[in-house]
Amino acid sequence: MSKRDFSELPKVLSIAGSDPSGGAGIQADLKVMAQLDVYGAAAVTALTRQTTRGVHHIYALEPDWVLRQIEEVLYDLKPRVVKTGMLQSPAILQGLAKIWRAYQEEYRSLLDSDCSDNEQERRLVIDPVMHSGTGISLLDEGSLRLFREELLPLTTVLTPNIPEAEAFTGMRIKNMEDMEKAAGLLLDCGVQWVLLKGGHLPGQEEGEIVDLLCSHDESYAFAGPRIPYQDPHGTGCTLASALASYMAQNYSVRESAASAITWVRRAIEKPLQVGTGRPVVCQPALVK
Ligand SMILES: Nc1ncnc2c1ncn2[C@@H]1O[C@H](COP(=O)(O)OP(=O)(O)O)[C@@H](O)[C@H]1O
Ligand SMILES: Cc1ncc(COP(=O)(O)OP(=O)(O)O)c(N)n1
Repeated sequence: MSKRDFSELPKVLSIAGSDPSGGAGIQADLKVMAQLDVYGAAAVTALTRQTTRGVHHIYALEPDWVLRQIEEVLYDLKPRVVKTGMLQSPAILQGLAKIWRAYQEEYRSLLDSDCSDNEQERRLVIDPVMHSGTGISLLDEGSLRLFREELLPLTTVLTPNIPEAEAFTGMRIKNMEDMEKAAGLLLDCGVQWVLLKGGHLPGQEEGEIVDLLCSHDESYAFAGPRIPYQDPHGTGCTLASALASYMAQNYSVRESAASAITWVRRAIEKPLQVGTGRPVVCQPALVK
């Protein structure tokens, strides 16, 4: 049997809620990371009672306790990429921003000056989860302003879906032109890259689906055929985790987004009926 040096495996920390049905949240994130050959760690922000039929209840964890988990694991593992999902409360959002600023600062000063740029940079992928697919709110009221002011300026890649981009920008997004405008407004909030997912664009039940990736200097449209499907669970978590995993392997943001989108679309083609409700996408062994 060949031996691999697993201590060299790139590390990603997921900060997200728990979905006991395994289709979304930290459970999905860790499955994706394992499939994409990165070491996945997870700090839990909230426990949901959730099945493939929807979210039934949210048990919020004590914010200080959540923040201690994040801080302790960050400084122990020093993950190359941190990916966030359900952040749940204003206290967690605010605390995470503070921890991330300090981590970036300390990490920069610890590194030898001859380290490569890629090694120096620690990256934050934010999937701004606001609602579950069945419409239950996964972010406390009052968090939106804090999210915009505290966390967006620290974000390497933001991965909103259409309703999330609408909530941040206050504009209605009905077509590609609106998507470009909304992405511009999000970049103006200090985000380095926006990956605006087109799954929820109205009037596109058939035909193409487009995800838009933009920075201040670059813009790419990832178009593909819309797969007729029964609204599978976990697409957003799966995409953001795949993106974070590729970035941890030092692919560029553009390459990472392209690979992650291809990966999630393949998963959407083969959703799995694991329960009595929505099928799930996060069965990565089917994707390989
Ligand atoms: N019907 C579909 N066919 C192909 N790809 C899809 C479909 N629905 C969503 N996707 C892809 O899944 C990813 C998640 O998109 P979206 O459903 O918009 O986000 P979210 O799960 O956060 O609501 C995106 O890459 C999007 O292009
Ligand atoms: C704990 C938890 N986190 C996130 C979600 C949302 O999952 P997502 O993949 O964005 O979308 P849906 O599958 O819910 O449409 C969740 N449900 N639970």
